[in-house]
Amino acid sequence: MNYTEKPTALIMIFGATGDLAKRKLFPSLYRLYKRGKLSDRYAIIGVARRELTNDAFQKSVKTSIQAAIKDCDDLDSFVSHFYYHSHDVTDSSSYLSLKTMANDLDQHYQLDGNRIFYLAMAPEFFGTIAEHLKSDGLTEVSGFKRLVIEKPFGHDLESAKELNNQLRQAFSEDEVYRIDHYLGKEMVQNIEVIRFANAIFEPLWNNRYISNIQITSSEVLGVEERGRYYETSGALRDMVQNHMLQMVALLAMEPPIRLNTEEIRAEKVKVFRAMNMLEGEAVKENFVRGQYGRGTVDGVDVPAYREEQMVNPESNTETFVAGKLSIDTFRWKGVPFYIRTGKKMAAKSTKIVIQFKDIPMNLYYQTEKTLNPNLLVIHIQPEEGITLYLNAQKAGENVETTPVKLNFANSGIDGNTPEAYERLLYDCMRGDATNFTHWDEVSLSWSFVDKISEVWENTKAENFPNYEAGSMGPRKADELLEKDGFFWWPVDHLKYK
Ligand SMILES: NC(=O)C1=CN([C@@H]2O[C@H](COP(=O)(O)OP(=O)(O)OC[C@H]3O[C@@H](n4cnc5c(N)ncnc54)[C@H](OP(=O)(O)O)[C@@H]3O)[C@@H](O)[C@H]2O)C=CC1
Ligand SMILES: O=C1O[C@H](COP(=O)(O)O)[C@@H](O)[C@H](O)[C@H]1O
Repeated sequence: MNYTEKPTALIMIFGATGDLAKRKLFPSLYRLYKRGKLSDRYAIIGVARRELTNDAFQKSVKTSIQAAIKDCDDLDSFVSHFYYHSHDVTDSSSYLSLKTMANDLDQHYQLDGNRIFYLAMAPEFFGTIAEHLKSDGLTEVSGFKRLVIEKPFGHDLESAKELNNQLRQAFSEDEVYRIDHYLGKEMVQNIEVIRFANAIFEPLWNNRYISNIQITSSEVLGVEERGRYYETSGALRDMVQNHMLQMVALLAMEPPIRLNTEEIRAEKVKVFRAMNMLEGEAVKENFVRGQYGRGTVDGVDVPAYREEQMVNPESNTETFVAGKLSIDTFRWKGVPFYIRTGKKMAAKSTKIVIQFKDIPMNLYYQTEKTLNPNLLVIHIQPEEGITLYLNAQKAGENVETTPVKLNFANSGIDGNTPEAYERLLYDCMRGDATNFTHWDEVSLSWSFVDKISEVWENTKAENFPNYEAGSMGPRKADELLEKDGFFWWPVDHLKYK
């Protein structure tokens, strides 16, 4: 593994005129450059069908960086390393000229034959591109070659296997970097540190002391222009199969024996293997699906999902999922992991709430009043930090308790934490695959999700739409916890009632 601080590489971005490249990849590369994390020996080739000169491409890269970052300087020098290759990826004849361009840039910038192929394109092209990269000799390099692949990685286990087999014809498993951008988020990466670097948490991190764990990732946005993709995906495939289950794995895994890619992944894989697979009736008991109807978001009336562009007016696609997961290990047996995610909800928020069990005897209230449970809240976004909710004595009162909060706000570098894509690009350039998903994780998470989609696809959701846009989802999602004696801690302010 190459852990050089300032890595050198040629990065080919397939889909370089697309939304992801403009909004995330170019600004992230620029931030790396500004933070001094790129060596001068780098070159970027943008690939897409439309005809563009290098100049026009460089201008569009500059514009997208300026749109994403205030006060950027040094842009001309940064974008002077960008080149463009107009090319339909399904057209076999264009790969040879791409290879010539890559070899020339390799020599010109002395890139040591290191290549990163970033597939920021619709997934149906992933396999074709990988095959051509090999058959047309673009992967014959003297340095490293790495393939970065965007989501979705397949539509179900079968299609994911097929895609994986295609990729593996050209790249070995350790050369494939499957992006899950949640793994690049500062506070998602912090889960391991909070757990494994604090003596006060790890001894409590089990079914003796934790009563339940709640992970919420709610969005205010709807499907926007992505109706076509979303209709075949839904919230289960779009968010649960990847981001939500990855967060579960990080919360539930055993401490790795070493902090390296292999050991961390091995522990995460064990969590996926221990997840109780739900089938048939168990899916109905433990998972709730929802679809938004009309409603009000930030004071504005918004249409129902079925009225969105490129959405079937009778769509059965879920825009919300809540579920209860069980992890059958010594550590976790009996502790429900509740997850919920959805579009057009009341708040944009990703939070993890770890609720601790009540103490065995309440010395402070002899009445119907109960002590508030201790909570550890990990704020993933928009705010980043942790809060620990404790009970303390109310000032001036005689053994009257009051909830207190210990807050840590993560303020990052210069108050500006690196973007998820910035970290992930840098990790990939350094050859650190820890925060990318291994095939074993992908296949196990698809096996879990496929069982749920099987049930949902075979039974029409009679009650859709079943939540109002601007709410926190359908009533049934609350009932899921109520029947276990819990409730969702409110994500907007997470205050005690
Ligand atoms: N946008 C986002 O926020 C996110 C996107 N993703 C994933 O990233 C990938 C890209 O998404 P996004 O950027 O939104 O998609 P866009 O539709 O915005 O961009 C697609 C890109 O592919 C190019 N393209 C399309 N067909 C061909 C072809 N036959 N040959 C060569 N180039 C082609 C297009 O350029 P041209 O028309 O000039 O050929 C364009 O540059 C997808 O897998 C998506 O799921 C994942 C997470 C978030
Ligand atoms: O992968 C995806 O994630 C986004 C949510 O990401 P976030 O970083 O804003 O929380 C989601 O909107 C999109 O549908 C999904 O494909």
